[in-house]
Amino acid sequence: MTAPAIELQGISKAFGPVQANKDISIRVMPGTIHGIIGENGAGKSTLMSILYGFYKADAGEIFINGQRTEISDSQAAISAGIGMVFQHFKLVQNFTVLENVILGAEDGPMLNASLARARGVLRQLSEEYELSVDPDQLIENLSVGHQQRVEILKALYRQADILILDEPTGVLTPAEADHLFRILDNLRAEGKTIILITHKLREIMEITDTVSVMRRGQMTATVKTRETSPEELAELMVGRKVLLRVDKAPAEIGAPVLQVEGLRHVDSHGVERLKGVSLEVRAGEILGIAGVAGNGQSELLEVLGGYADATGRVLVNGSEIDLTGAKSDGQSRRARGIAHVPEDRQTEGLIMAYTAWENIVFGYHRDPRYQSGMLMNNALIREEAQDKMTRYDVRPPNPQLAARNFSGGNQQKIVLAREIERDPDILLIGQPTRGVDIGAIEFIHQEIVRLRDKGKAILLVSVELDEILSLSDRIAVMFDGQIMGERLPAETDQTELGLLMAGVTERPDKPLIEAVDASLHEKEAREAEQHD
Ligand SMILES: Nc1ncnc2c1ncn2[C@@H]1O[C@H](COP(=O)(O)OP(=O)(O)OP(=O)(O)O)[C@@H](O)[C@H]1O
Repeated sequence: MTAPAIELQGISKAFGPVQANKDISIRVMPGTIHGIIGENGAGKSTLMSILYGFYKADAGEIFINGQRTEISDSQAAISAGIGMVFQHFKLVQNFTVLENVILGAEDGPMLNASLARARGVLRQLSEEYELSVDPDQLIENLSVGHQQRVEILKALYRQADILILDEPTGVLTPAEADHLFRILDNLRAEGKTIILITHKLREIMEITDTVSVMRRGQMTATVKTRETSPEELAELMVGRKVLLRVDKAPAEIGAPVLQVEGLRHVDSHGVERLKGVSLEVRAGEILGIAGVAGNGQSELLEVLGGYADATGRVLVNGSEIDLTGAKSDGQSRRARGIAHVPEDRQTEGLIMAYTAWENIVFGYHRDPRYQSGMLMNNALIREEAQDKMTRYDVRPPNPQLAARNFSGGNQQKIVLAREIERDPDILLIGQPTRGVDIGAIEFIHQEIVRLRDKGKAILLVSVELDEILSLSDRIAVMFDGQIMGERLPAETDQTELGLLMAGVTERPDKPLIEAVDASLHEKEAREAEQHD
């Protein structure tokens, strides 16, 4: 009988009082794609970090191809044939693809001979698995989807037989996600073993052979994918039935609250990121901006939220706001009724070393309610933080814990609780449910709709087309710093939006992925030219 590619036996790991993994056993057969799902904080990342040598388990054993293996650091993981593709890529931005791939894999300096050899291997791998990346491009000029392929190449170059992917499609267009799945399919056909962590049940159903479910630190079920359904998986994960679509009444739309005209922004490298964006969001309306990361949506939110300068005009409730200089800051925007959930919770949404209660008041601490003479009324702030954490089901609901010690999805809930609960006139919200489990997504979507139904204006930026289609009252698609078009959700579909997101405005007569790739390569070349 074939030995499992990976077998974990009795793995446990605690962080202080939190038992992140409890006596976990799992077998992953070679040449299969094994999905792992579970609520936020269930312990998925911890388990993968143990397998990759970032954490040492308190108890338990790891077997690779039947051999008991100690994985004390990531070097040992690589030697055991394990490669990991992280959510936050670990690439050196101002190095080329080729340099990144061989960085750390070669002993000694990068000699011309090793570069030439690596180039050959890279080309071969790239062709074999349809990865199609140019070895001489700088990483900073590549789209996120292409950067992810570099991460995969890096693992393959190090001869990984086992690949772990943590939420890999969060940053991709539908066509790119399909392409990634084709790559994974090819890898499986070559006998590679893949562990896929995702919150998206559609992906689990589409690509995996087997799926394991984690709950509160334990592995609670392992089922064959073809013998289960998204509904059953949702219930196994959350322990109750989950509404897999958004329930909302038709919008009652009022006057314009946010008006944006001809917004332009140039980044610190001289690249124009917003190229004359105009849009309007009215009271009681959710305007969804669909787009792949890196096409100006982040800059749009930053400019509107007061974190970046721009030219053009922005009106809030009919009066113009300053886009440059001292009045362009988050504090003054909050005073105008604008709340902002930034796309990147770790660098912009939270101060990771601060506690949850400090983070929940962050930006609103000057509110007179929190002042008590010369001092801050910390008892009140903590009490409110506790209350919000309970409402948003942040786990563990401990306001004293530092933000960095929460799992990704729970960090997101902390930022959302802070901004939504302020009851703003305008909510700017970037990737609200990135990394969030389906039970929590259901709740977050309800809260966004509740705010809309109170007559607030919501500007939603998301790369999740399901989310855009189900939440938005109107959809604008952004590509390369411009709005490519506006659509009503009932009059469009994933394919049309996906093409617009890649800058393709007409249905092409060649295969979709070729049209998308060609458009993305053109954009990369334009940016490389502007880059100083
Ligand atoms: N370094 C740490 N210190 C303290 N607690 C931690 C640390 N890392 C993780 N935890 C806790 O361990 C538990 C499991 O976290 P983990 O990140 O593994 O969850 P996850 O299933 O990957 O969640 P998500 O889907 O939100 O990414 C959580 O309760 C988390 O708060």
